Amino acid sequence: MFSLSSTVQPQVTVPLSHLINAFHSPKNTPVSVSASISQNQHRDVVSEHEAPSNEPVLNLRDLGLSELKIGQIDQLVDSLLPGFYKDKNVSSHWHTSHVSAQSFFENKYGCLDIFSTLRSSCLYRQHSRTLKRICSDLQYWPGFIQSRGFKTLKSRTRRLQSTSERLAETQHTAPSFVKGFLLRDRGSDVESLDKLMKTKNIPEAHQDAFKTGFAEGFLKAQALTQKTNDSLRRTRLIVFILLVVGIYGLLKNPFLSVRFRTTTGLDSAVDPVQMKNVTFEHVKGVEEAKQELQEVVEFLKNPQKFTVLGGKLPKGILLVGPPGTGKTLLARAVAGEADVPFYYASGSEFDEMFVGVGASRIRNLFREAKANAPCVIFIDELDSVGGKRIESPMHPYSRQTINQLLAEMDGFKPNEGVIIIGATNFPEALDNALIRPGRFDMQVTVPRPDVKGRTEILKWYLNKIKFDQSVDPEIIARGTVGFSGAELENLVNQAALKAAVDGKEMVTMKELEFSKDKILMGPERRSVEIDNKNKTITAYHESGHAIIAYYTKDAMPINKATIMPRGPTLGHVSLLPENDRWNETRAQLLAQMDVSMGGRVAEELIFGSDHITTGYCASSDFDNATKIAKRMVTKFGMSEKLGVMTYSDTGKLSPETQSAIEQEIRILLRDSYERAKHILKTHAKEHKNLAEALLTYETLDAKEIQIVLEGKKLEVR
Ligand SMILES: Nc1ncnc2c1ncn2[C@@H]1O[C@H](COP(=O)(O)OP(=O)(O)OP(=O)(O)O)[C@@H](O)[C@H]1O
Ligand SMILES: [Zn+2]
Repeated sequence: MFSLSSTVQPQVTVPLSHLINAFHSPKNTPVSVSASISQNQHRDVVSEHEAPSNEPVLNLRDLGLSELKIGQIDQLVDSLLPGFYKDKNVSSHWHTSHVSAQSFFENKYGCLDIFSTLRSSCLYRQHSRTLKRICSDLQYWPGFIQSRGFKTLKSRTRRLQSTSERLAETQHTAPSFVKGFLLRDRGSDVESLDKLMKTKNIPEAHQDAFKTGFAEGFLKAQALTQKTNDSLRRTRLIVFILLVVGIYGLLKNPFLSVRFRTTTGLDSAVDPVQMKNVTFEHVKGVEEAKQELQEVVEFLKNPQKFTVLGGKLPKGILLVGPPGTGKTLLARAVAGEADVPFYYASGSEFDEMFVGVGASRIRNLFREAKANAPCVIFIDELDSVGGKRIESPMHPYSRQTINQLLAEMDGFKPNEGVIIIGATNFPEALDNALIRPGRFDMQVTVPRPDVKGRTEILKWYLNKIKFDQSVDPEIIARGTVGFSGAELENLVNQAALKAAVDGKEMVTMKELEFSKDKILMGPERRSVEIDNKNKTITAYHESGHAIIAYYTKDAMPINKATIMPRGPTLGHVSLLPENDRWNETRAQLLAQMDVSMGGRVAEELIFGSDHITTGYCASSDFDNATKIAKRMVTKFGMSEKLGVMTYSDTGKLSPETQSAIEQEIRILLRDSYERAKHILKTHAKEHKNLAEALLTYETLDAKEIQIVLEGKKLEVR
């Protein structure tokens, strides 16, 4: 396709010599039609050769048109001036009145007017009839009028005016030579160059240099104009594309629009999410919380039922619990069960450094929610917006944000159908005004799941992956005391990844145990080279723990023993409580101390007191035993000598009491040490067998440990 910009381009790329040539011979250069045209001279464009005029001439090459063949010239003219060859007559005065070819091109393409160039070129003079017709017909060309849109005489006057202003401006700012070339057509420019040379009385010898400089200036100016036009067009295109993409994104992507709108500050707004796909079925192991929230669901489903008797439902419900226990999930489930919109906001989102932004976000959130009642507003991390902060430099406007929240909560009637659910890990950090009746007046605790809850959660997430039938979720649940729902979900996920990495088809207990240990103790350190001596010490140390656990009545059952380094330890023995222990007896605490002592005692018995080690396990064993003993004496009143009394701040006690406490702790530890020694001496053979089995197999599970301790032979794995 022909495009004007490509016709103008050659003006910049015209070899300098050509241009100079053109200037050098303004009066008498014979017309030369470029080769390609002269060879294809079948059109009247070429045959209508006229005598050269006195004006300076440029040939087709000078115009950058030398590469064009006759057909292309036709095409050029045809696309530029559709219907030109048909000699069409345009009769409407609308077409004749307002459009000039020059302004059309300049405005439409932002570049120099080719027509004036044509007029001044040799082409024009050689084929003046045709080109004159083109140039004059242009003024009446209907297509151009359409593309310019509707024009009034007034706007034209303004255009003309602004063009002349622009010219005047250029005249002021551009150097005189450039001005001449930019503002006038070429013929007159050359004339003025002649005049200039005459008036300035430039000597013959300097005329060439003068003309060269003149031509160079011209070319530079043209290149500059072209470049500016190009970059302007490019910038416009980029801005346009960005605008279109932006508008499209905002229209199509609700997430994008929420993010965008919630982060733009004052006029932010929030979009709800429909939570149909999350129900109470998805939240496991928090039965009490679910029961309490059930009535909120009922209310959202059928508000009239509750208001008939004049009762008021809580406006705000505070979900309190450690991270990852499913507070967000519960709130989503409430909205999902009731099938109402769910507005999510995080407290930290409102925490703004700028005045009024946090408050304005809260205002927008509530306005949107009220317009869509019944609905659920969930504010996660409520403590970061509703905390008892005094205004600090870090949170200068927090007070304002809390006040806005309080005002909004007071601002709607209890039975309006908007339920606000807040979640926090630190209820004690909340501003008192927030937790008084009428605001977040109902608290629901979402605790870490117990062993039953953990089993349910594990089963729920195991059902989403492929697992072997031998997997017993309860065993994993027993070994994951204190894990939250999110951590259990992560455990199952890690096991699935491990199985995939090992090329297994299903997840087995091995992978689950592996990921449990990884979460509890850090990753295995298979690459660590441990020498045989250290391996042997670790094997005896760990089997020491295991032997005590096995032969002590009140100790927890053994789950596993391993000498695989993991995290900071070189090995470990894990014990599983049959149930979550809410209470522990004195005997159970003493048994725990004995098991802790077992490791060090074993080292001492086997390698002698000069060879006991400083391993992480050994020091943490003592720590553990000492802590238990201390708690027994100072907290649980389990010391006969000190009686049933708690000693919270031992630093403030009298020296006598302090030394009495120390004495008691020491006695407990010494007795524990002796008991462990006794057991290990009694079961020296079993101890040795177990240590050797560990050296051979690295890890032994509960059954395997039992087989070894019963003196049976382990099947080769
Ligand atoms: N009781 C549960 N039952 C099923 N899945 C759970 C449970 N608890 C947590 N999860 C899983 O853990 C993810 C994170 O939990 P969620 O975000 O609800 O915890 P949270 O208590 O809101 O945590 P935070 O206080 O850190 O915001 C949930 O999306 C869900 O996949
Ligand atoms: Zn140990």
